[in-house]
Amino acid sequence: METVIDIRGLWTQFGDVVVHRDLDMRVERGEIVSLVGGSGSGKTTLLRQMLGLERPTRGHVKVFGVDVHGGDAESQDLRNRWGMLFQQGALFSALSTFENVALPLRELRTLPEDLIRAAALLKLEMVGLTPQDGLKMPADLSGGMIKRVALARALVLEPELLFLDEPTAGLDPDLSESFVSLIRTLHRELGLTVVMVTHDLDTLFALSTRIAVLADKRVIANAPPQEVLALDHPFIHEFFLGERGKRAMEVLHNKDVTHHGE
Ligand SMILES: Nc1ncnc2c1ncn2[C@@H]1O[C@H](COP(=O)(O)OP(=O)(O)OP(=O)(O)O)[C@@H](O)[C@H]1O
Repeated sequence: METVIDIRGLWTQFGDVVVHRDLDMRVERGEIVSLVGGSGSGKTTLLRQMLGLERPTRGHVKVFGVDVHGGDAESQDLRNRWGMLFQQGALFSALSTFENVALPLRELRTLPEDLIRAAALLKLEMVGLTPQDGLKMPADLSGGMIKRVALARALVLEPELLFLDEPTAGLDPDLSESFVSLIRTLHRELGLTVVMVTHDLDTLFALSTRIAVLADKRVIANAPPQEVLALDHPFIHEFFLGERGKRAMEVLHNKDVTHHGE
């Protein structure tokens, strides 16, 4: 197995507050890892540290074997090897859908216009949008379409690694389900490794090959869903086995039944 993300001995401290205490976490190629944890447990901070946007107090974060905080050309190049889908989409409102998707390609400053056009249109198609959708402005898009455009943009540099922050937040159940199935298809077809933060149990169980649990300031488990559910820890009880967890558990169970039947 190839380790894509390797976090070791990571500490994060804001003043007197310790958020991560000697945290270790690894992500292997091809996995879909969901990071879960209570409010304020440091999920967003950890995701930002993986992206090199925030520096831990101590410890290292390596992606594809390169220190993301190295500050050298190699750690800069990493940014072209991953894509990030931000929670609100983070589209540029003054740019058309097509130009939003094309932007990372333009920023490379090396590609001819016809290649940029072809690549951006292909990515729009990949997420189920038409060239006509490409002419629309972000303000004219539905919530589901914004997510798709943001996903097309995250994939335009053909990354091996995709980060998702609350990918289905704000979508109604139908849209959420179709977005989940799009992510699943792309994961399979593009051979992506995916790391996501989500509170949504349906999304979590529909996609995760592993669940990483952030509790007690560390990653206390990083294992397939069934294994994580079997752990005896107050956070896991509260998060998965409370009222809201029951429906999602049924989804997981049904998924298992389907798999066995295949
Ligand atoms: N720049 C900062 N300065 C001071 N404290 C911070 C900073 N960033 C985060 N924190 C604190 O670190 C802790 C972890 O925050 P973080 O946003 O990573 O948690 P989270 O698990 O993503 O929470 P939520 O699920 O509520 O979004 C919180 O207590 C937060 O107040």
